Amino acid sequence: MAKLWRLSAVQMTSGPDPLVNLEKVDQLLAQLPKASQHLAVLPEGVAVFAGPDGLNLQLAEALGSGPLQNAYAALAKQHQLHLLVGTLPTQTSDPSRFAASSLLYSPNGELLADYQKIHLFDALVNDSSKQYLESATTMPGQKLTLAQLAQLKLGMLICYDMRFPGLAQALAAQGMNVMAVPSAFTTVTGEAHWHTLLRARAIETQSFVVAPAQVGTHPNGRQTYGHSLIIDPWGRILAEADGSSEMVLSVETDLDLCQQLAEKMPIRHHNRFQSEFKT
Ligand SMILES: O=C(O)CNC(=O)[C@H](CS)NC(=O)CCC(=O)C(=O)O
Repeated sequence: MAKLWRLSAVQMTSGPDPLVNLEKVDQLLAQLPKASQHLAVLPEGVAVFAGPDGLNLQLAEALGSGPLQNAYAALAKQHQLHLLVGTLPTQTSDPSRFAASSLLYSPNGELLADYQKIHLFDALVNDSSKQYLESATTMPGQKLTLAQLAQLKLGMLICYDMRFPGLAQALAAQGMNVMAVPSAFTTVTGEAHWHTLLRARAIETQSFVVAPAQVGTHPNGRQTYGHSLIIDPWGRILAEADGSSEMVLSVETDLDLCQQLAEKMPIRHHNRFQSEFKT
């Protein structure tokens, strides 16, 4: 039986002003076709990005309430879709660090699921930022999140998490058929790894991948790769954005393709590392 869902990705050049970012998201969501079952995913850092040190912490809200969360919940309702807010800063038990939270809203504006980025990007990259030290300001999450929306089982990852296939495998073992990977990849690492990593995650988990990205040059000079992607569980790229513009991607999908592929090649059942070789 067909399980039709529209999957959309929003590519943005977010900046430090949350109201400017919100206004852009509203305009980009307005470009999407209407559909009764529709998931739209916003990139990492969509709400606040490339600001001065401390801005995310200053704007961090208690999970479940606050002006930013209310505004994104209202956008989900206004545009009548399931909306995954790539990340938005939320408060943690440590007053000096925020959590990078992905928040899933229903078309009624209810908060259905939250996920805090587990793997933090502490890396040397040969670009203008030179060193990334996300762990200095961000507290890592501790729990996996698989949200269920009727037949859509949404595994939530964020950006750098995509480099850790164990996370995607654990979500696949719980029945995932769509993986969201909101991102803000660097241009240097994006050119080298972005398509390959995301196609591999789709193929090995037999899931659709929706990966919206930050793009272009941000107010602080940081450069992000763009090339937002929607990929099917056979690894085919269904839609790809460019490396320079704010834009939306949207495709109608049949989630039953995951099941059809799994019947022909049941890799989740063949996987001996879940049981026999578990340490
Ligand atoms: O800092 C913010 O405001 C939002 N967060 C990010 O942009 C994060 C941490 S710096 N970016 C990544 O994880 C890029 C990963 C990457 O590029 C790779 O894995 O190669």
